[in-house]
Amino acid sequence: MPVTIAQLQKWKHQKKPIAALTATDYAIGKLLDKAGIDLILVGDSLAMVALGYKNTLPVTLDDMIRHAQAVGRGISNALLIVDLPFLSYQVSPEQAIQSAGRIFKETEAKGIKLEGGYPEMINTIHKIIQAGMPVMGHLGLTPQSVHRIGYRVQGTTTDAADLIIHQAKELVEAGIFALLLENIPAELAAKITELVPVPTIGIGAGKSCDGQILVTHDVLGLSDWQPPFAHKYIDLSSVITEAVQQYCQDVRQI
Ligand SMILES: Nc1nc(=O)c2c([nH]1)NC[C@@H]1CN(c3ccc(C(=O)N[C@@H](CCC(=O)O)C(=O)O)cc3)CN21
Ligand SMILES: CC(C)C(=O)C(=O)O
Ligand SMILES: [Mg+2]
Repeated sequence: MPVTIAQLQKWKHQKKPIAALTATDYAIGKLLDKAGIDLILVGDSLAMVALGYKNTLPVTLDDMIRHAQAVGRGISNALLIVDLPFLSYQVSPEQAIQSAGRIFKETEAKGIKLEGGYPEMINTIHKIIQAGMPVMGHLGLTPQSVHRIGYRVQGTTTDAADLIIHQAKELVEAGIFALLLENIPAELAAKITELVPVPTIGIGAGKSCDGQILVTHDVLGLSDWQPPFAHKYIDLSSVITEAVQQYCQDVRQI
């Protein structure tokens, strides 16, 4: 049975941790799905790990749709969620509904994710949900704001922590089905996880979240660099380099 949004909700209450990873293409999506991952995010981090950009800002809605379609073709069990990229939803609620709608019309996505919890974004998210599209919130480190906030840990002062808690409540009011918490203190993530009725998915946010997500290229050792919170489970860069060197040697020996 494919994972559903309703199931995520149930797992929070049963305290069954949700295992999530990002995917960028058909091959990776298929492997993650077969390995038993619960949720696959086509994250805008693909700008960096798949397209080689310096940050997530350059990736377009067309890029996201192309990659989401490819991932969708490879999965049969995991819940597919897609990031809305920078400037495809910040301009106006109308723009956001159009962009979100394209994701649902053109891919197999079951939900989308948007960064931010400031008043205008709460209003936008409310409208997208009213239009029938499930939204995952994203608070803490929001990489589309890199030029304003960098990649630092967020919510470290009392005021900053209180603002994130306030925004989490507002997002829940707006109707989000889950909340991603990125690079915030573990205690703050634990508090939010207790406070909100929807599942929290953490990345660099401690062990108390209802689920965990990492960028798959970091987990597999395929990225140029990775955040301090990402655990490399295998160094595929070395594995691939050795295999290709072996191949080169074989070809040149003939
Ligand atoms: N490969 C990859 N993995 C990711 O997890 C990821 C991306 N790319 N791209 C989009 C965002 C950017 N992310 C990042 C990037 C850097 C840090 C990092 O180095 N944080 C340091 C402080 C850095 C600073 O002060 O500038 C930290 O201690 O949290 C954290 C998250 C998470 N996301
Ligand atoms: C939080 C993460 C996993 C994300 O948004 C991304 O990969 O783009
Ligand atoms: Mg993202």
